[in-house]
Amino acid sequence: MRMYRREEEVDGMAVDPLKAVHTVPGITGHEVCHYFFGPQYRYDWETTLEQMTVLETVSDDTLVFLQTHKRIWPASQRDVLFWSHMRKLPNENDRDGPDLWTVVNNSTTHLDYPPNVGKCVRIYLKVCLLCQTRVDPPKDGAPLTRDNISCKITYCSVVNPGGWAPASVLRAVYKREYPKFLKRFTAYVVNQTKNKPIMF
Ligand SMILES: O=S(=O)(CCO)c1ccc(-c2ccc(C3CCCC3)c([C@@H]3C[C@@H]3c3ccccn3)c2)cc1
Repeated sequence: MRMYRREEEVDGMAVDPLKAVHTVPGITGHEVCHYFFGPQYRYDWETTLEQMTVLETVSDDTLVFLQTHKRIWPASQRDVLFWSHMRKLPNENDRDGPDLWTVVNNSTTHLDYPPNVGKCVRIYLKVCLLCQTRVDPPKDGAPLTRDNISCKITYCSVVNPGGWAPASVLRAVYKREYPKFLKRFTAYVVNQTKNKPIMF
């Protein structure tokens, strides 16, 4: 996994944009996005999650979430309200190749859930998960198995922590939590899919 961060501050708060690139054998981009987008799986892999509610089902590929995350000392507890959209993208570079898949999470507002009215500080985020499946067909024309596929995952995020917290503390949280989060999530997808038919 390669991780790239740029140190940026908005109103004195660290909002460091992050890009992580991670290639995982044995899974497809559709499978990665399916398990990242699906609310029914999130408590399985998102261990910093305390509560998650689907506020709105806009369509089968677009949901509005309200999430409360566990407090990460010494920062106060956070919540986040965002729309999440999953879609397939045509492979412009290889029309015969597998499609790309993406999930975008973007902070939004909701009249019934104004920010910062309870114990939580509202964070604001933009997240893009872009997945490119690679197929290396078996030489002898044998059927395709999970040994012949891999997925290049590009995860980009900008998280505005909402309320002030020392930049040094936030950067330590970012540095510790993101690699754990991405490794845990991808290991979850490998485990969920290993005995299932490949979902392209
Ligand atoms: O990709 S997602 O959309 C997946 C859906 O859940 C998503 C990812 C990350 C967050 C998130 C929420 C709060 C916090 C912090 C901010 C100050 C104190 C808590 C963090 C910091 C960056 C660290 C972090 C990174 C990764 C995972 C958990 N923690 C991240 C929310 C959503």
